[in-house]
Amino acid sequence: ILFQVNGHNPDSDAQSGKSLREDLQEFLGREAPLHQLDDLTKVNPVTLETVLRCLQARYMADTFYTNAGCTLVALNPFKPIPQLYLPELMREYHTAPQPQKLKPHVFSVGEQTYRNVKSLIEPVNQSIVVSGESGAGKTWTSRCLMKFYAVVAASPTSWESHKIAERIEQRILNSNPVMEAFGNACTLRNNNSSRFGKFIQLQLNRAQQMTGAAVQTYLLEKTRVACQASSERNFHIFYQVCKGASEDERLQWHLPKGAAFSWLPNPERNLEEDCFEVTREAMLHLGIDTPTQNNIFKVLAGLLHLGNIQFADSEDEAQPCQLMDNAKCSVRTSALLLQLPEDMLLETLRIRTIRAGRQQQVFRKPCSQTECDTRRDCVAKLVYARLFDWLVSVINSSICADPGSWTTFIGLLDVYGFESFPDNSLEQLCINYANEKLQQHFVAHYLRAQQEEYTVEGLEWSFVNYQDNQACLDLIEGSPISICALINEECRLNRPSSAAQLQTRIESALAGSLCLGHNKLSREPSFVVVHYAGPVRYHTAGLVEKNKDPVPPELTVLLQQSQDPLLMVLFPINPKEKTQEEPFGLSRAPVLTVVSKFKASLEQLLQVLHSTTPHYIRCIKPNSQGQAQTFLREEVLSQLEACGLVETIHISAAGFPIRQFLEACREDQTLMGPISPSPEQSPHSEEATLQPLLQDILHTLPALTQATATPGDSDEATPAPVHCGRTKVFMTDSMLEILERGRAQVLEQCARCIQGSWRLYQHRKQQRERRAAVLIQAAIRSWLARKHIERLHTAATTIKRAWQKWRIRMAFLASKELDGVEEHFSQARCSSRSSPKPPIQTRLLGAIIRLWPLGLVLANAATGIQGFQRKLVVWACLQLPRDSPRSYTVQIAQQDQAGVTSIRALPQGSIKFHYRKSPLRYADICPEPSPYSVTGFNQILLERHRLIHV
Ligand SMILES: Nc1ncnc2c1ncn2[C@@H]1O[C@H](COP(=O)(O)OP(=O)(O)OP(=O)(O)O)[C@@H](O)[C@H]1O
Repeated sequence: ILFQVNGHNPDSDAQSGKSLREDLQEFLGREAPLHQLDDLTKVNPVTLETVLRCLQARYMADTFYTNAGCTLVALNPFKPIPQLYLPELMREYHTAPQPQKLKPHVFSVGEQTYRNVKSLIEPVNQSIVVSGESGAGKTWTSRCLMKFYAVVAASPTSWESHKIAERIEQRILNSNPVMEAFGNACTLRNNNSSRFGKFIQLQLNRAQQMTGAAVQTYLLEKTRVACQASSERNFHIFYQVCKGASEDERLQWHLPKGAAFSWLPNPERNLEEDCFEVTREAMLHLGIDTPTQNNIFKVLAGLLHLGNIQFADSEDEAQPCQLMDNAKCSVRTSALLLQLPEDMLLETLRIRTIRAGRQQQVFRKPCSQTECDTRRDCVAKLVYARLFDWLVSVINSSICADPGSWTTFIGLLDVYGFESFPDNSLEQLCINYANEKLQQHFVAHYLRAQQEEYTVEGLEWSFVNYQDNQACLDLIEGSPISICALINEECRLNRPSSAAQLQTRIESALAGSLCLGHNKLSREPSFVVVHYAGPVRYHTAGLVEKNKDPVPPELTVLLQQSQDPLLMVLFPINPKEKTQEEPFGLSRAPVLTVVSKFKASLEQLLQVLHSTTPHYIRCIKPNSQGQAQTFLREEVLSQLEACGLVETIHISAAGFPIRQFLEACREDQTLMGPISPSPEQSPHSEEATLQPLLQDILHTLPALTQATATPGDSDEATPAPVHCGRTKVFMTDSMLEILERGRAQVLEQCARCIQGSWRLYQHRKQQRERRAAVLIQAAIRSWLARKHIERLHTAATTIKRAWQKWRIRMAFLASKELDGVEEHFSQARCSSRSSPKPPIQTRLLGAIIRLWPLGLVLANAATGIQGFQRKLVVWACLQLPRDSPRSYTVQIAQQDQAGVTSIRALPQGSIKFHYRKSPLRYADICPEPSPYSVTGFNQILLERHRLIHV
């Protein structure tokens, strides 16, 4: 083409082709690393185009998360990527020393937030704002974060507390399917679109364990119950009940297979969200038992039948509208299921009661067909909204921790994204108003506040332009005149006003606002608001009516008549209760309109957000068809513009997201160096002294500061990572990281030192104790040994003494007794002559001495007489007296050892006989007293030790 256009010759053509290829390669070569840029602040230069290219390159490389300074950009992959959300990966991010150094991920934001709860940087409570347009992945991201916290914030302390924490976490996770079933619906933009906003407060105790949660919901799109845009669906739960009910349940709830319900459009579309069992299971875990569940589903079936009640237009205004064919059956079934009196239901839907005059007289006026339809829809919306609120309160009572058991929280905000349809009404106005508020919070937190603070603190700063949406917010909510104020005023005045009148009123009252536009091409009355994300045209028709959200009191009275246990709870008969359901104009209290209630809850939410450190996740939808691997640049570009991402990147790249008061900074960093001012230093000189001291710290960490510098950047180009302002120290994330790391190192060293000293002290103490114990043990042992020896010695001495005494005594006795025997014997010899019969002992001794040898010879003869005869011989020889056998005993040897073995005197008195050796040898020898003599009872008179055959 080049050749044809320029008319070059082939040679130059070849050359230019080569250079073009080189250029292309160079271009592509530059393009290639784009997908490796984890942080959009590194894109050079930061423009919408380069940011878009980087995101596209990453999306095509299946990299869906990218940092944009303080924000995480999450591209919706529109395809399941299970490996990206594994529990192992969660733990990896949780245990990483620096999770921000890992690949950008929703877990890294989750972990950073979790760590901030423990850190010293105020405020301690954290919040994560997940924003993006419908279908961008907000709900998915919030679900991921909840799962992440369920894994990492589990209690590791004890098995019991771990079980409790697990149960709470499971309940928190179970709240998702229930809330999604009742609050999500299939829309044109998203099959699982959240039709309500939610703020989940994950409550943590001192040990950073999740002890409970609380859910706050915002602006449920209750009109969807009775009115669905074409190609959209009602809330998932209706389809779940109709498709998932068992045969029995179908019978009970009057839901025959294939039954058509006008409030159930597109039932043929099967979505993965239509899983009745999952919802039931989750409800059960949340403490909603099966009978209550059945009650809920019965009421929902009643609402579906209510939707089938169609009214025909009445020709006579004085007569109530007639019912269309089949509608009678629907009235009966609906009344049956809702346990309402059928007549009362029909009458309430068709006849309006008006109270007028001082007496509050009641007039009954038949309604037109449209009014009947509105009243029917109103019943359904009223029941569904209260049912939803009741479910949220049940969920909260099931997951909410005792106020004393938690100290900090992490808030997850998942609100509906910015909406702009061809036909926008009050719902879109509220949704976009909420998005404007959140955008302002973001701008205020990251853009405006930062820059203003730099000026106040005297930092040199080249300002980054950002889109401030204050003008738009003034237009919507400003005081005294704004769109909300005007709509509310219309409600308060309760005057009949047309859509065109409202448009004129808005346009004339707010003509000065730059953010108010007018679509001149539109025939319908409308006004245009130029939001930060783009202009949106709102129709004024029905705006005031929707804002009033009127509930005719007779409808509430009707529902209070229900005998259904659930409806009795939802609509208690409480005469004191005066809510916004009162007709407008009757109450003197300030009018509670939809907008005013929404504004109040939004302000409350923003107050909570302001008291926390916010973290932002911007979800981006790569295409509106929900297709994987499709990146539509225009669509993404408009989203990038809408969220002011480029400005965020600019400020994040150049700014100092971390700021600490000088005092706190000094306290924090004292550990790292001698930066405490001398006592005489004045507080005004703090700034001057802290600056060089901070530089000192930086010099002590050269390696780390080098690590923060981008390769190739010159010293001039890289801003100093730390600045000392008038009252605060400003630093980059990386600088804080360096300082924190340095502090961690110092703390670690200190901890080691303390541990070492403590161990040494413990060791020494143990040694001392051991030595003391050994000493005490030795002393006790020696004392015991001494005692023992003393006892033994005493015992031995006693024994010795006793023995000696005994021996002496024995010797004395022996000598005395022998002397006594001899004496006795000589006396006995003398007296034998005089007395006719001597005593037995004298006789015995005499016999022994005389016949001793013969007796023994006979008694010991191996042959000859045996047994009794031998005894007789012995007795005869020894002249033993047979009449007193008790005085002695004779033992005779056994058969083979013939002979007398011993003759023993029985205890009679003192008889003593001495022997030394064989009695045979010494039989003729007169026994002498001997020290070895034996005395006492059972004394041996004669004993043989050995058998000696004679
Ligand atoms: N990280 C992801 N991985 C896989 N699929 C995803 C991911 N994020 C989103 N999706 C897909 O995109 C769909 C829409 O996401 P989600 O419902 O979270 O959007 P949303 O921003 O909450 O929309 P709405 O504001 O309408 O509620 C999901 O149903 C899911 O199929």
